[in-house]
Amino acid sequence: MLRAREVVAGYDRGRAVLDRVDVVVPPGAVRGLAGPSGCGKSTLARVLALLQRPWSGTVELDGRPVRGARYSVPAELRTAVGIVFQQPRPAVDPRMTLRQVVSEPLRARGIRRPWRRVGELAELTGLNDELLDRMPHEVSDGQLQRACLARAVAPRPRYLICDEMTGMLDASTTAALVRVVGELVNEEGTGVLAISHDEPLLLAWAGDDVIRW
Ligand SMILES: Nc1ncnc2c1ncn2[C@@H]1O[C@H](COP(=O)(O)OP(=O)(O)OP(=O)(O)O)[C@@H](O)[C@H]1O
Repeated sequence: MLRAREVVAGYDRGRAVLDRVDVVVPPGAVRGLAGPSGCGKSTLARVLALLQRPWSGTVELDGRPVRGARYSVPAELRTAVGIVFQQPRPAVDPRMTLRQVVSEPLRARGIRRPWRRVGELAELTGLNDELLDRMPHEVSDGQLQRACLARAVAPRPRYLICDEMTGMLDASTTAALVRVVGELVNEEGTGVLAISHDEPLLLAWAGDDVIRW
């Protein structure tokens, strides 16, 4: 499981956003997280994705405490947790094609010709060859978010954090991406933390397994 244990984190010293937070994300299931704006959900997402170092407390990955954040975390642990943000545009390099966006984490792991995996990911997320060859400014937010999801799951992370992943998408793209994540949970045993304001969506995604702050 992926666990935040007694996590204290924030930005301005003396004012913690997360104060001794304990959250568990089990493998092979979707756990929801809901709460008012500004309560710290995205901060928790970044801490669990090993992007932000907590002031105190630990993140545990399958029982192993992880020290540090970003590049101070060993590569095999860093790629164990994927994250998809609400807004895809600031999350991609505007000079890359979608194909380059999706293959980036595979190349970073030394895979020089990742095309077969990119093809699988494109099929999984509903991107075709023509879309993969476009630049971010030539696709819709929904198409770009499909690429961001494909990129997040490319290295087969054991856990995936979806931070308002569908917050700016239409109903049919939302349903498609939720279905993709469901397949990863059922077929690859991925553990998912789904953060959303959208109660009906959380119900469909996580049933009654929703943490409410
Ligand atoms: N980079 C930052 N620097 C300083 N303060 C920040 C930063 N990011 C977030 N905060 C503050 O931390 C608090 C929690 O923000 P966070 O984004 O984690 O909340 P949230 O629950 O995800 O909100 P929302 O539902 O609106 O996305 C807020 O008061 C916010 O202003």
